Amino acid sequence: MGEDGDGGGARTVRLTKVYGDGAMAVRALDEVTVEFPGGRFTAIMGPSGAGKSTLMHCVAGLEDATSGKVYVGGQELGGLTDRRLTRLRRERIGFVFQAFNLLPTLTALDNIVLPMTLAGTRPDREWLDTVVRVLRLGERLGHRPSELSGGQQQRVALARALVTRPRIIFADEPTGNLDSRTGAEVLGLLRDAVDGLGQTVAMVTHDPVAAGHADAVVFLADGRIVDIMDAPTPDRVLDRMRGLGDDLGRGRSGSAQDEATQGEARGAGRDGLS
Ligand SMILES: Nc1ncnc2c1ncn2[C@@H]1O[C@H](COP(=O)(O)OP(=O)(O)OP(=O)(O)O)[C@@H](O)[C@H]1O
Repeated sequence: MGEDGDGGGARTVRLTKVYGDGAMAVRALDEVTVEFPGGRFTAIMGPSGAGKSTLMHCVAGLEDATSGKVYVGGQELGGLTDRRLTRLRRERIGFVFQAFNLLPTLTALDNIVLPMTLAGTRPDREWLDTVVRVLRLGERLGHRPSELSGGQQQRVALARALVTRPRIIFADEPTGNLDSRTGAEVLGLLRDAVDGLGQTVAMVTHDPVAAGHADAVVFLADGRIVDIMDAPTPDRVLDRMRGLGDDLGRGRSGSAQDEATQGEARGAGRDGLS
């Protein structure tokens, strides 16, 4: 659907990312070739340390690849100057990351419209109202991040990503801090963004129920793609993750998942790196 002939999606070709060097080198991504097709909702899953966040950061142009290529909407990121990369990120990409990256001195509303303020454009009032209503932020718009709960900060970050209607949204555990009802609404909003607006969503999650909202799930392990599942259901996703010997699907990311995995809970710690 894009004028770029690449459907507004993103893809990688033999993307490799190595952190550090010598004996300390960590191969976070090892020749990953994957597509996040335009107008589709793709979930990314895999054990802790599999490279999920690294993949998102590289595809979103926030980190350089060590080797290989990344294309967003047909544009190869490696060929861009910093300035053009910044512009592409601002104009085409919405981010919701685990660190919410909200500016502490701005109110929730100012944080939400910040991308537009930076770009010198104005938000579509009706869409802004819809996003604020669905994310139940109406009462909180005048508050600063420090006056908001983790879940509220998450919703502000999500609103900021949605409000510009970017072609592609990268979300790193967007429901991780939310209660199950708000989590389900957020997933519904991402689904609507895909179905109603033709946006592209790539979402890292540990939650099989969240992944069940996607059109496909990409499974990563040890920096490699090990499987791709179309039309995922929570049960099939959970089975596949168990097959990866994973510690996930168990108490990692909140109540939506607990509904699917009752009896499985056995908390798993984060390594705090992502
Ligand atoms: N900045 C960094 N410097 C060094 N190593 C890193 C860095 N970021 C990530 N890594 C390492 O790269 C590997 C992949 O990390 P990444 O955060 O992408 O995994 P993940 O699948 O997102 O994990 P999680 O589910 O725990 O968030 C891990 O071994 C991690 O320790």
